[in-house]
Amino acid sequence: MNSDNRGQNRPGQNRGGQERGNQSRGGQERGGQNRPGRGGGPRRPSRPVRDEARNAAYDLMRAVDERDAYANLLMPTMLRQRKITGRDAALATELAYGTLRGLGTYDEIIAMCSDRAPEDVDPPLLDAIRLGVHQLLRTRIPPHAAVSATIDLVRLRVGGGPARYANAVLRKVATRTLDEWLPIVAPPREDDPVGNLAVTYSHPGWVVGALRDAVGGDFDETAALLAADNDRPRVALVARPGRCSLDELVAAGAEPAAYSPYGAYLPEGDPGAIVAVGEARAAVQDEASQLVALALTRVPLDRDARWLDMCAGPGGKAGLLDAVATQRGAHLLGADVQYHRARLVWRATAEAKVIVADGTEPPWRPGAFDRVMLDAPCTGLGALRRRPEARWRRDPRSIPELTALQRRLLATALDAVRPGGVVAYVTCSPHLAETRAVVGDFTGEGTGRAELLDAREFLPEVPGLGDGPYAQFWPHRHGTDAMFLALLRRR
Ligand SMILES: C[S@@+](CC[C@H](N)C(=O)[O-])C[C@H]1O[C@@H](n2cnc3c(N)ncnc32)[C@H](O)[C@@H]1O
Repeated sequence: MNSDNRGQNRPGQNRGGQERGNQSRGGQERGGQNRPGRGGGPRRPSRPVRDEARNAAYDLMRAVDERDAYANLLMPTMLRQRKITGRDAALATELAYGTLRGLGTYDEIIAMCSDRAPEDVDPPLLDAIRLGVHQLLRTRIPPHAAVSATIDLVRLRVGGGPARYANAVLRKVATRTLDEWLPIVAPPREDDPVGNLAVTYSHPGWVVGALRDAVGGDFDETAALLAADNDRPRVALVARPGRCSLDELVAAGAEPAAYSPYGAYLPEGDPGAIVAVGEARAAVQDEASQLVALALTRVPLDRDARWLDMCAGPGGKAGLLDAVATQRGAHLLGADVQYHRARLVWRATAEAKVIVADGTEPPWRPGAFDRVMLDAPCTGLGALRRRPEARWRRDPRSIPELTALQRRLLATALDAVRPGGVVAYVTCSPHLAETRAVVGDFTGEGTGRAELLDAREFLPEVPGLGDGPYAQFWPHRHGTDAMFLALLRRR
């Protein structure tokens, strides 16, 4: 109650006229139900309208906050269960994903428009306000509709008192465009370049710093990368060779990819509805994921019979490696430490043997394989486009533990491959601590365990992979995840 009063008294205070004007517009939207009280007294609020798309977006945000739900997994289920389809489904998805991505920026703006810091606002109310801010600043929804729909949502889901606070905040937010807000809420680039990019592109500061280091320190390029993280990725498909042709995917509506000989992009529609995808002859797979797997298969070897994918779940790369191995008469072993992920590898492959195994305590004998894929567990900072909430979940304190695991796994990967054989070390993170620093421990002067190949030579169709000998993909350059590849030949 207290907080409602404070909210009511703040941002709207100086703009009473504007508020009344907007209220009456809101009333018109709902068919003029918002009639003045007897004798021209205060207006009685109309009954709030329940909007299924906004309710779904709101419920998704609450599930992300309360249950650590993965937005991209829960949203399709929620839409199906609620029978929300077509434009409403697209709106719910855009509102939820866009708000989750943008909330770093939105919270700074909300802080300017309220007497309470966002962390002091009740989380359910804050999520509803964030949804409203997203509609106001990043969609073409008319401002009066964005405000009135959000107020209805708050009245229905949070309460009448909080609705007054939300109304006051949103009306203040609506006084400026996003481009007008950014110079007000972001620290000046000259004083605090990382802070400026963090607020402008809605990423945690430590992520901005790590990505800036990974692109080589250039702030304009960092900005382009952060902007690309805020775009929804296109749906990329792979036609697993020998099992599906690119022509079959094109006939199903896809367009051939720029780089991967087996890749295609689906401009619209449900990839699950494509027959080849349903039969696991094709799959949804980022183009860089396809290419790093292909690079491993392209390194010439004198003997080439046994392949290992030692962190294979859920099976994207294993599905492609298995298809290529089968064409060549080689055999793939897929392993994952988690049983349910190993099952997914089994589903994604046709010929591979799949086991549940801890790659740090491997059951296979040393030197047993000619090619080894190590797609290591990592922070996932290269795939932030895919999981709208992921950037807020990652914790820099997890990095030492992850990099220790990555080193243990790379050591056993090099044990697993025979002398002269090749290991692909892959991360879907460009973080230098997870990429160059890990590989450097095994290839640096005096360590002697492996020779570092120039990975770019095995991806001749892809420009802009960096100065080598690693290959680094980027969302802003290649339209792919920021996938890192090092190719190590065991001495
Ligand atoms: C980045 S994902 C691999 C993605 C997979 N290669 C693909 O393309 O679909 C990392 C995987 O490593 C597995 N993993 C983590 N620690 C492991 C360990 N010690 N041994 C084997 N697998 C492990 C995780 O369960 C997870 O499935």
